[in-house]
Amino acid sequence: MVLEKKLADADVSEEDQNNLLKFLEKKETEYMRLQRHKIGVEDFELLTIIGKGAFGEVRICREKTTGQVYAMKKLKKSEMLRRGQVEHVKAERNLLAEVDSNCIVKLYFSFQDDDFLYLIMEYLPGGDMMTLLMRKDILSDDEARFYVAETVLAIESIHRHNYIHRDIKPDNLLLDRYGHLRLSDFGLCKPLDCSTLQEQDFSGANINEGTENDERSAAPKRTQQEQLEHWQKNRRMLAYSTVGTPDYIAPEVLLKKGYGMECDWWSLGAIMFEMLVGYPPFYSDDPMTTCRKIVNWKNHLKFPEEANLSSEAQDLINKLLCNVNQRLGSNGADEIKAHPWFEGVDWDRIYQMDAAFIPEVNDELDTQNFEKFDESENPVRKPSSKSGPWRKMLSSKDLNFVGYTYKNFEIVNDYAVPGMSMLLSPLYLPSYVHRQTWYWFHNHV
Ligand SMILES: Nc1ncnc2c1ncn2[C@@H]1O[C@H](COP(=O)(O)OP(=O)(O)OP(=O)(O)O)[C@@H](O)[C@H]1O
Repeated sequence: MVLEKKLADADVSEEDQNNLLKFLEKKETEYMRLQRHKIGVEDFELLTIIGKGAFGEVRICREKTTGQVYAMKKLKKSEMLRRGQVEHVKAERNLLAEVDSNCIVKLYFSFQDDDFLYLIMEYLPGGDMMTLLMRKDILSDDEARFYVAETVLAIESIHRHNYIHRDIKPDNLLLDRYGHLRLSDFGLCKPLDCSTLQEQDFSGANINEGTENDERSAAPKRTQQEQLEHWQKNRRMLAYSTVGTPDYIAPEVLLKKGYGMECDWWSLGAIMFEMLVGYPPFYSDDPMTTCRKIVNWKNHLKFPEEANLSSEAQDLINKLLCNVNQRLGSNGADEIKAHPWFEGVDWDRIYQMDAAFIPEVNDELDTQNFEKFDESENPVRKPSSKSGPWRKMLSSKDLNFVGYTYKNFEIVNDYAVPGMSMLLSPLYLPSYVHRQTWYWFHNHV
C-alpha cells in the first residue's frame, strides 16, 4: 500500500509501477516460503568436505530450490553431550545469529535432526589461516600486519557483544574470496584438561624441570627451521584431534582461574608470533608440555634470532603474551590499535582495501584453498540406533537443544531474489525496470 501510494504520487510510468509491484510481490512470496518451510538437511545437495573438527565436519552444499552455495557445519549431538559442550554450541549459534559484522562469518540457518546439529553459513572460499600459514611458512611484516589488524577488528566486534571466544586460532580465521578475514567457530573450544595441574606445578623452576628438562635433554635445541618442520608435521593431526591444539590458549584459561576478554588478546599474540616466526611460541611435540610452557610463559617466550623480528613486533607480542593485568587490550582494542607496529594501518578502511593475498577462486564451488579430505576417512558415525547412554537424549525434540533452530531472513536480500540491500547496485537491476525508476524506488521505499 505504501508503495502504491508513493508510486501514484511520483512521476513513474504505469508500466514501471506494475513491474515494481510485481517485483515486491515476488520478494514477499520468497519471504513467506522461507517462513513456512521447515528447513532440513534434505533441502541441500551435499558437496565437497572442506574441514573436519572434533565434533563433525564442514562441507560445501547447494540449496536445492535456489541453487545457492553455502558451507554446512554438521555436529554430532551425542559428542556434544558427552563432552558437555551443549552450552558452547548454543553460544556459537547465538553469537553467529546476533552479531552482524563484516568480520564474522554469516549464519543463514541452523536446524537439527535426531543425531546432528547443522549450521548453514556463507561459504568462504579463501581457505583458513592455518592452511595459508602451512603453505607460506612465514609472512612478511606487512602481510602479518594486515591479518593481525583484521583479527583485532573481529575480536573487538565479538567483545562489543560481550562474547569471549577463548579459542582463537588460525583454523578459525577464514578468508573470503577477496582475502579478507572472518572469525568463525564460536564456543566449541576444547582446551586440554589442565585442571589437575596446579599453578605451582608450573611456576617453580624445580617442578618445571620435569617435562621441560626431559624435552631439553632428550633432544638438542632445534633451529628455527627444524622447529618449523616438526610443527608442520604435527599441525594437522593436532587440529583434527579430539583435544585440539592448546598452542593459542591463554594461561588463565588453561588454569581455569577465571578469565575475561583479555584471553583473546593473548591468542592474538600467539598467532602473530606464528605468522612471523613460523610456529607458535610455546610449541612442543607433546600438547601437555605446550600447556606447561604456556602457564610458565616467562621462562619460555623467546624470539629466535634467525626470525629477525622488528623491535616493534617483539614489543607488541611481549605486551600480548604477558600477565592479564598488564596485557594490552585490557582497556579495549584501541590500546592495541595505537601500538607503533600498526603505524599506517587505516582501521576504518582496511576491509575496503586490497588484502595481503588475493586467493585464487575460479568458481563458486572451488575448494582449492582447502586441504583435500577423504570422504570415507573417519566418517561422522551415526550413533548406534537404540542403545548407548546418550540415546534417550537424542531426539530432534531433545530439550538439550531446544531453540537451536534459526532462520536469517536477510537471506531474501542477500541471495534468493535481489532485494532492498542490493538496490544500490545497478548490477541487480531487473531488466524490466528502468534505471531511473529503480533509483526513485531506492530513495523512496
Ligand atoms: N563458513 C566456512 N567457509 C569455508 N570454510 C569453512 C567454513 N567454516 C568452517 N570451514 C572450514 O572447516 C574447518 C573446521 O571448521 P570449524 O573450526 O568451524 O569446525 P569445528 O568442528 O568446530 O572445529 P574445531 O575442532 O576447531 O572446533 C575450518 O578450519 C575451515 O577450514
